[in-house]
Amino acid sequence: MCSDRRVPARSSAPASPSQSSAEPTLAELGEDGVLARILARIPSAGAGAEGVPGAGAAVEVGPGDDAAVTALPGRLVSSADMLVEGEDFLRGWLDPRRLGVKAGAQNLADICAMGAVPTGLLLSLAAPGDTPAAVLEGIVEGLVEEAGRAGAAVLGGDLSGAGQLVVAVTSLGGLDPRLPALTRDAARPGDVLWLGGRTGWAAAGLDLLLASGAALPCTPECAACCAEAVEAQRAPRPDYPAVDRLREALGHAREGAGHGRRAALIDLSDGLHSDAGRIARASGAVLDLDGEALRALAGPLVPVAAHVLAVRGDIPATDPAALALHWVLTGGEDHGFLAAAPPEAVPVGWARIGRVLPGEPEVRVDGAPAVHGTGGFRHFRAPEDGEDVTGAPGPRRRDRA
Ligand SMILES: Nc1ncnc2c1ncn2[C@@H]1O[C@H](COP(=O)(O)OP(=O)(O)OP(=O)(O)O)[C@@H](O)[C@H]1O
Ligand SMILES: Cc1ncc(C[n+]2csc(CCOP(=O)(O)O)c2C)c(N)n1
Ligand SMILES: [Mg+2]
Repeated sequence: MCSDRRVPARSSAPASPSQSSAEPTLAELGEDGVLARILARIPSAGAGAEGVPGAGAAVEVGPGDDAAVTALPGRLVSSADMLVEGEDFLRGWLDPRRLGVKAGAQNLADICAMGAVPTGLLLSLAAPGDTPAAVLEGIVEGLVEEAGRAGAAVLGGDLSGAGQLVVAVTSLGGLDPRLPALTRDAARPGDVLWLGGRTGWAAAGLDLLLASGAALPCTPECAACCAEAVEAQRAPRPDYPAVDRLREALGHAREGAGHGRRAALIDLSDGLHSDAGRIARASGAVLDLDGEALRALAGPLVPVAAHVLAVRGDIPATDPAALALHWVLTGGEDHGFLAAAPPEAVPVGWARIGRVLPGEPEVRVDGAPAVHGTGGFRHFRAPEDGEDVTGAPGPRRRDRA
């Protein structure tokens, strides 16, 4: 197994042991008892929370009443995204705080990917009655932490029972009245493709987690990268301020400047190739990725790929560099940002990864259809579809613990 202690064995028990008297279950506490523990972890809980540290300055009425009241900067931007046990994480990997961070990240990134400012999150939780209350408390703490990183507050939510753990988040944000939303249909031939944040790391972490039942220690070359990849899968930390830097490059950030250049923007949740395809189709253009730039992004993941392949006993059948590139092209869940912007806009800290060309909508690498897998993650895929959950080369390894 990878030497990172944060990589749990696939077959291990839930991170929090249930049925210990020190850790009451949801059934033992009842809905009101659970809710009280949850609200105790949300800084904006209770009316009149304005100014509470971490609560977001715009919250007038936080969780605890029938609904929250928040001052909205500009137009309302709203989205929803959920994490379902067995589909988005396995029980054996469960780390409640990190799961809360992940739920926050995937929702906050969607708001930022419209060019908006995240303001609030609503958290709906469903779980079996024998779940330790500490699991839900940890999820709330992680969500509050990640919301705070993006300048948003947790505004409320809902509780219910279910056969498996479900973390469903609704996200709200505000869009400056003077600014255009950064939609997927705004790419034009001649634009440059930029990556804000990163991609491929969470997919590498997913493959490590799926392979971690096998006992094989990390080498000194891969230990730090493996730990980082697993952390990226369990608790991704999108670079939210990257979108502010894109706005600056577009000339939107100058005071009173409402009519800067257009740009298309998407957060990478399902995979670079798949999400680039969404911009291509919405904009009616070709997105041509630069192979050299992709290989540069894959470089730091090659030692992780070598480790995964060694754990799977797959060396030398698969080239580690090919697997690393495959993660970069098809791996989701890092919530990096892909932008298509006019060449005059050069966003600070973004990586140039391709260009937009005229033609029938499609994604290419160096002018040709991608070779190392064109997939991305899709829910509802039947097991007999053959590809594993990451679309990576190798046997299908979807396990439901
Ligand atoms: N059950 C649903 N009812 C209504 N609209 C939906 C539903 N599911 C998805 N959508 C809408 O379809 C669009 C695509 O949804 P999807 O979840 O793929 O979002 P995404 O941004 O592409 O991916 P991600 O949320 O992983 O970043 C979004 O506008 C979403 O609001
Ligand atoms: C057990 C397990 N299997 C597969 C994955 C990979 N995965 C799940 S959802 C998703 C894309 C975003 O989903 P959505 O479009 O719903 O936001 C990806 C890449 C995982 N994390 N855990
Ligand atoms: Mg999205």
